[in-house]
Amino acid sequence: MSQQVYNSLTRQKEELQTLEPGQIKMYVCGVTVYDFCHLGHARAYVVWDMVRRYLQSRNYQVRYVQNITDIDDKILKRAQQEGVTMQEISDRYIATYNEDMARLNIMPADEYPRATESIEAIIDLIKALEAQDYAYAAGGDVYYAVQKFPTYGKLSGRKLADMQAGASGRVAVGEELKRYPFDFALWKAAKPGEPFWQSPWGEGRPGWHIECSAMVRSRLGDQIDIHAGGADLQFPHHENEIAQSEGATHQPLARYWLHNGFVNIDGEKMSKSLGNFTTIRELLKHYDPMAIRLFILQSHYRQPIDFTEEAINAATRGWETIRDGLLFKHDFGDQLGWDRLAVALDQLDQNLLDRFHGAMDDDFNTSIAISLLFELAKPLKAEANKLVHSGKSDLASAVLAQTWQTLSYLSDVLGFIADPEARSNANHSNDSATVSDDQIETMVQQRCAARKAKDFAASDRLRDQLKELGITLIDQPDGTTRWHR
Ligand SMILES: Nc1ncnc2c1ncn2[C@@H]1O[C@H](COP(=O)(O)OP(=O)(O)OP(=O)(O)O)[C@@H](O)[C@H]1O
Ligand SMILES: [Zn+2]
Repeated sequence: MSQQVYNSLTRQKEELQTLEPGQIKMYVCGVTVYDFCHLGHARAYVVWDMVRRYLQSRNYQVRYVQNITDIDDKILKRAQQEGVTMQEISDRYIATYNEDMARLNIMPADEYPRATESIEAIIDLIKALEAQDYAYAAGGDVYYAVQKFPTYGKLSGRKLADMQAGASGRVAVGEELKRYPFDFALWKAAKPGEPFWQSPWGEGRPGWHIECSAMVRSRLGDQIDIHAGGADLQFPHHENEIAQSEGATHQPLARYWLHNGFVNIDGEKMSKSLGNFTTIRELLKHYDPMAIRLFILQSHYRQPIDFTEEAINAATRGWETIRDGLLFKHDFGDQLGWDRLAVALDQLDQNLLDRFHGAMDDDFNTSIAISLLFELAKPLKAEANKLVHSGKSDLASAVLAQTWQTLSYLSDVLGFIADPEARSNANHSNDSATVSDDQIETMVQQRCAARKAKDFAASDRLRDQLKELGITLIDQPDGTTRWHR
């Protein structure tokens, strides 16, 4: 089967056909950086990391861009409360975001453009919209005139007429600068004491939706393959992105719009605003990061997940089974004479590999994919017991070897890593000594990316964080970095 993806735009599964053969341009809406990330954020980024890894495993070259919203009322409010600059707040929470995501083994994006670094692209796009009458300036603000965009509502299925009827009397009240109640701000005039940028409409700052349209365009081009984010972004954020980008370019912004379901608590979305959230770092004090990853990927990405302690405990037990399977070579390799055994695609159990591909090609069905990991890990666990107790296994070494190779390959595609040290310290999983080599490698890569992007503040911060973890970095003349504990 070819790769099928559920496209929110057409409300059906479609065959993935990329703009350029073998290449995927993928944009994911990133976090607004004013607080620690919670399990809902973890879900979003684990899911898109899984999609990226799987497509890469199928030989697509994926270019993955994820923005950072570092201009926002909530960041501003937090900065004012603490008496610091907006940048101090965003830098702090970008750093904590990077740490949390590295622990969950989420690959760093190819680029993390920030709103504050994209002002020129944003202004250019607003100018293009204004020139084509999609936007109008009013008292230092600039608004998008949604009635000018005939297909407004095509992603969310909302029609302006229905929205207006639904809003009844309330639509008359609102910002009187707008010509129409559902017009939205592209640019906001500066209020006293707020940070601002110069623009053709005076001093001000960009609205939220325009930043993504501008960053997609400046980093990936007028058209991309996959645009992704949480289901809450479908309206208004992604609807508005479509209106902005397609108004300016007259081309479809993205071929496929993918949305992840929520992590819920008692049936309600986990969210900062509702205050019903558990931060990733709090969870990591009690649970293995890979158990959290498993908890997330056990469900299909579009289904809701209910967060309960029992469910995460069950995922922890599940992870222990997979982890022990992955560590089978580490534990018994010497005994079985496996010193030269590696993971090679052509040596895997082809039947299992086919079933894995079948599940993942069908809109990334990780529930089935993970059931296959258990199918492989369970016999390894049973044989491990026999090896420990009687020194012998019932299965031939070659069969065990193939089971282990297949499990290792499939787990790697889904982003699971097993660390023997983390296992022995399982009860102290937030102890810095248990940070795995892979997690350190991810942070080192993030630092290299920051240096390349000349983001020295970020690169210094990562160096400091690594230092705190007892890691020494050695920058090489050729631009690479080596590290040791
Ligand atoms: N409970 C959740 N389940 C799944 N995804 C979520 C959840 N909460 C937020 N997300 C996703 O995380 C990404 C980043 O969200 P953003 O920084 O805008 O969070 P937010 O909306 O400010 O958070 P909150 O909803 O907690 O106030 C978005 O794609 C969003 O859809
Ligand atoms: Zn966005």
